[in-house]
Amino acid sequence: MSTNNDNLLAQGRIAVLGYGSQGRAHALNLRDSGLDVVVGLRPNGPTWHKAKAEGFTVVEPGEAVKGADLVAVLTPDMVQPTLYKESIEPNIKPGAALLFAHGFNVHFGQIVPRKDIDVILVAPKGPGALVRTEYERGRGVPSIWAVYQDVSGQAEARAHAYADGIGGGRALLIKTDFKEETETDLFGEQAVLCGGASELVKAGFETLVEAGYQPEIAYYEVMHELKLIVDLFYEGGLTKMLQFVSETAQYGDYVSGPRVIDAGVKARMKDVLTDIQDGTFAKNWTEEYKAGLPNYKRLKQADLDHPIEQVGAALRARMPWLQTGNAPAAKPAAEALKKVG
Ligand SMILES: NC(=O)C1=CN([C@@H]2O[C@H](COP(=O)(O)OP(=O)(O)OC[C@H]3O[C@@H](n4cnc5c(N)ncnc54)[C@H](OP(=O)(O)O)[C@@H]3O)[C@@H](O)[C@H]2O)C=CC1
Ligand SMILES: CC[C@](O)(C(C)=O)C(=O)O
Repeated sequence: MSTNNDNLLAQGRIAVLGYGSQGRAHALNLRDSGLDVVVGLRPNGPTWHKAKAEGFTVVEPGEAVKGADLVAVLTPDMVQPTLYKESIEPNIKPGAALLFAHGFNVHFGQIVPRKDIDVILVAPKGPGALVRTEYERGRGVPSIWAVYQDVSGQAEARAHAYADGIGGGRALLIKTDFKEETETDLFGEQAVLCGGASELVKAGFETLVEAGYQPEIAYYEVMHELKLIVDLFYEGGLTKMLQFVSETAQYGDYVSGPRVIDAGVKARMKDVLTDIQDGTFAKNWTEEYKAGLPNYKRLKQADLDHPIEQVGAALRARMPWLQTGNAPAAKPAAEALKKVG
């Protein structure tokens, strides 16, 4: 792995709070970049042992923060305000940097950072597993960065040094601010990437199965093949996708795509964006979390129970070359089919 002793952060210590999707990837990449990393976690939580097994010094968050020159807050967003109040605010050194991978809590006023520290953001545009695997391949995930508060005069340089340490600097860095990062990230994940794409796929699957087609074929059409199309988008945008699909598929795209994603969809996307911008989403999400996540749990279970998940698990078990992650045990497709409609 590369060492990077020219990195501005090389002389100091970085505390990474959280060892989940982003935390683990950042901690490993920063360490492999030659930087001194300590991991801060609640004792004996599920990831405490994992971080220890992967060779990190692991201490409670407050201990990790003491003496750190940069504190990266990489726990779930909803636990960050309490973590800040209890472990960061009383312990962070004056002049140190507080770093986020998402601006939610600072932008919506759930965390009001002390005035004597830098507050910066480095948000990789991809999940943590990709941040790690791209780094291991000698590449990086494009990342956006921002400065909210600069007391040291080095906040921008620190954000760049951190982005270099996790590999983002090998890819592409784009300047943003906390407001833009927060609002666009929430919009993307709600309207298009997670929410929009999931609903599109489920609706497509249900339409085919309810019309009497085999669920296995429906799965391949609307979920499996979506990856192949998205890979073409990723590599070369609409242009590359249109180069690779058939002329018939292109004609169908032009005439039928707008029948499905019509002006009403864009109007509702604007409603979603308004709720994000005016704080309605943040308020609802915070209240939901404080109430113990009743709707979140119910809606998540409905997705996990959707027939496409049962059919998909059965098919993926027959495609061992795919990484299946923690896919649930497969139910027979016939049983799954009964649930549709
Ligand atoms: N997921 C992603 O790919 C992306 C996430 N982000 C942002 O990065 C940040 C981290 O998100 P993500 O990586 O998904 O988070 P995760 O849900 O993966 O974080 C889990 C980690 O946080 C720890 N944790 C949970 N609760 C606490 C607590 N009360 N005190 C201390 N540690 C705790 C867990 O420890 P334990 O083992 O004890 O449970 C675990 O190590 C968020 O701000 C998110 O918006 C930005 C870009 C992409
Ligand atoms: C798309 C989801 C994401 O916004 C991401 C991986 O960037 C997230 O917060 O997990």
